[in-house]
Amino acid sequence: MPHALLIKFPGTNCDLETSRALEAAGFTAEVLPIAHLEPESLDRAQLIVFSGGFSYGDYVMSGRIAQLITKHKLGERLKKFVADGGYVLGICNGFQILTQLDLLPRGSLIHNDTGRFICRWAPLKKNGNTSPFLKALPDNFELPVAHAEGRFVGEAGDAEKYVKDGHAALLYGKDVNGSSAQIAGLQDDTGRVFGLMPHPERFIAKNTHYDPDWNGAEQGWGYYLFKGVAEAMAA
Ligand SMILES: NC(=O)CC[C@H](N)C(=O)O
Repeated sequence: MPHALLIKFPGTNCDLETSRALEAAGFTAEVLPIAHLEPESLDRAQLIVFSGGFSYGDYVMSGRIAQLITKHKLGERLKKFVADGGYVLGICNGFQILTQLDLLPRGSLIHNDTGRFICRWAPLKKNGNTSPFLKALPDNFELPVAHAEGRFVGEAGDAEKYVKDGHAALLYGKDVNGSSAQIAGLQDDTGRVFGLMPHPERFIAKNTHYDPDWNGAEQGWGYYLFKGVAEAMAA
């Protein structure tokens, strides 16, 4: 079974739900508090996960302190992990951390255009079919979002470029937070590093859908994200 390492910072609060989702999809999962993280910790994992939450209280900007500490502790080890074939997933606050760790195409997640925390279900659509994290999902699906700083912005023209070249593997089906080009998720050149603002771990069991009669699939859509990457690893 592939092993997932979930790095937990003070204020991370989606790690247990995410590890349960990973276990349901065929991973062994381990939550590792940042204080115990060593470069060697990565040796036992095939997937590193930065879960959602409010690391260090979102002070300075979401994910900033978590990124600085991760960089300080791991140096280039995380890049080597990816170069050696490893997978990295950042969900919500984890996506905010990943964009700052320099593992994804350049850009930032800033305050939603409404200036408010958004907690709702969002329609999503795949942009192409290159992401191993999305390969088991249909072209259109939905997941919950819950964030204050989820609006993706880049240098002029970058967002449109990422949509065209496939780095923006996941888009909102309609405007949710003011994200440029409605970008909801980004991948690196290999596809093994993926960050997204929506929360797949919050829609594993189908009865957690807001419509009690929902019957879109056997499991909630989030399940298929974790399942897809487990299958991609096994292939
Ligand atoms: N659910 C989350 O991970 C939230 C991320 C971050 N704390 C924000 O509000 O933008």
